[in-house]
Amino acid sequence: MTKEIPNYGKTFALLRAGCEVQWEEYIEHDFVKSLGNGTLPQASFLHYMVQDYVYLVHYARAWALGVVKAESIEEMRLCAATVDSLINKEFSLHIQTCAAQGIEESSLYTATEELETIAYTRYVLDAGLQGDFLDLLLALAPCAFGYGEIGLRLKDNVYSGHPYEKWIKTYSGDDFQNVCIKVGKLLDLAIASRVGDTPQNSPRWHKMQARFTKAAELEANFWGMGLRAGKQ
Ligand SMILES: Cc1ncc(C[n+]2csc(CCO)c2C)c(N)n1
Repeated sequence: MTKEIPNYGKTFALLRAGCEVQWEEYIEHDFVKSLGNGTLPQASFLHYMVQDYVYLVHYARAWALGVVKAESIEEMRLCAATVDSLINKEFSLHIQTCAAQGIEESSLYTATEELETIAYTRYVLDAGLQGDFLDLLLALAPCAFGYGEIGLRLKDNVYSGHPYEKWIKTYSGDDFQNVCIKVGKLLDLAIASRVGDTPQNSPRWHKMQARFTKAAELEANFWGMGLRAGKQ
């Protein structure tokens, strides 16, 4: 298993190092470990997938808020493209997985939200409503980077007939890894143009790190919701 830290840019490296404990609780969660070795109960996975669909709906709304809060045409374009790709492409893993279990997309959209889903998605949206483009981006970023790192760690675990092969291949694949690299570049540029080349020396850094760390904690909490479902 590769434990190398992926290169998603300079800011990712700084932020990740600034919350190592919370980051490990996110990417090395028992949900992730059991998904990786194929022992995760199917009920847990399905419950997580339904909630994750709801999560993605709000996540797309948050990227749409990025269009509103952007301060350059490049930032606007990247946010608009992400909204398009989330709404029109990224749901396919969830739709297919749930359809195979007899759950239709219309019922995914109206699924009752778990508290963990509400907490995480509304935290991200509020970061953008209350703050500026950077606040929003820092709350959005752990979602992409964490899944990218998890995908790379789990990809060698896949064996023939692995129950979660599709999930692992989605997040370890080139398409998704390129999304992480693109988000990393957007974050580096957005930070450099607002707080300079040594953001860790900015008076804003503490709050910036706190945004990122909180989103990582909310990711770990989201996995916990999935595990709990399998035990009910
Ligand atoms: C709770 C939760 N966190 C992260 C992801 C991963 N993810 C969601 S959208 C997207 C594309 C990035 O713009 C990625 C990587 C997820 N599915 N669910």
